[in-house]
Amino acid sequence: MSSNIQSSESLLNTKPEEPKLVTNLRGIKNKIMVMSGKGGVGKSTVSANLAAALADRGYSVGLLDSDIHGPTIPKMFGVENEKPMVNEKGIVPVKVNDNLKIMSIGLLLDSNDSPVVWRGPAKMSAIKQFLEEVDWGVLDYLIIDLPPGTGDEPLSISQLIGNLTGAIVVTTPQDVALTSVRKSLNFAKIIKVPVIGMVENMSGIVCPHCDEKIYVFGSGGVAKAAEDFDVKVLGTLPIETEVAAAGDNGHVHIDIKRDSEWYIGFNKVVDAVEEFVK
Ligand SMILES: Nc1ncnc2c1ncn2[C@@H]1O[C@H](COP(=O)(O)OP(=O)(O)OP(=O)(O)O)[C@@H](O)[C@H]1O
Repeated sequence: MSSNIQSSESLLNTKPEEPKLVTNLRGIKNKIMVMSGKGGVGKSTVSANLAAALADRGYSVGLLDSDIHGPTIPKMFGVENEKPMVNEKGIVPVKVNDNLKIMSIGLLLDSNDSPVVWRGPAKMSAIKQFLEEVDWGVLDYLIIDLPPGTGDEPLSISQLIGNLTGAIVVTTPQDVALTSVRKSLNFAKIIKVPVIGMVENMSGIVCPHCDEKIYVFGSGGVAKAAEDFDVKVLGTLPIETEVAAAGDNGHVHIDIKRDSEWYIGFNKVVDAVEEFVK
């Protein structure tokens, strides 16, 4: 026990020559960004469930919602009305449970209805603050939920952090999503972040009456993109009404049936992430 405490403390010791951001993130073993080519494909749902599942498995996890204009993570965990405290070490992330803490611009706004009307430099400075001034402490995983696309935020985060463990790319199977996901995969290559794999979300729906699978958005395109870019498909997750309801009710992860196709598929994603970081 005492050796654990010692090693945690030594991880957090400040070295005078080190940039503040490097010192602040030094206690974090694995930094994983979750990206998507286009909005609405389930990137935040995957980020939130991944963070919660890793926390359930006993890891100490931080979840950074870096979507400045559309932060949804606080609502997904039902903590949208909590405000982060500030202590001598910095801004204290909001605790969801003993193993999971989150930070989001949504937690700092006066009201959930307030829009963030900021141009690039203000957004960048907020993101820098999340990395430099949030007291993340010692973590096994920091999951970073990026805004969709390949713009300023993903670029700044990858450049600021520098040593990201890897990226997960979420997509739905229709052509419009796949066109932009190929851009995300190329983006990861350019910024030299290893792609842990792709998650195919909303991949068909099981008819509740006859159990037949209906491929609402088509099928086969994600496997093809994975083959073209030589990356793995970590999981293929169906449309599941419980998943949408759990996010809306602030009970992400908790309210999803353990024997559902979505949950079983998602566990394979979590297994693959654990395996990758090993
Ligand atoms: N497999 C699924 N089955 C049913 N609903 C889903 C599934 N995945 C995500 N959703 C729902 O779809 C909506 C969009 O998901 P989410 O917010 O995670 O997307 P996103 O890619 O993060 O969007 P954006 O980046 O534009 O904010 C949410 O209401 C979410 O609950």
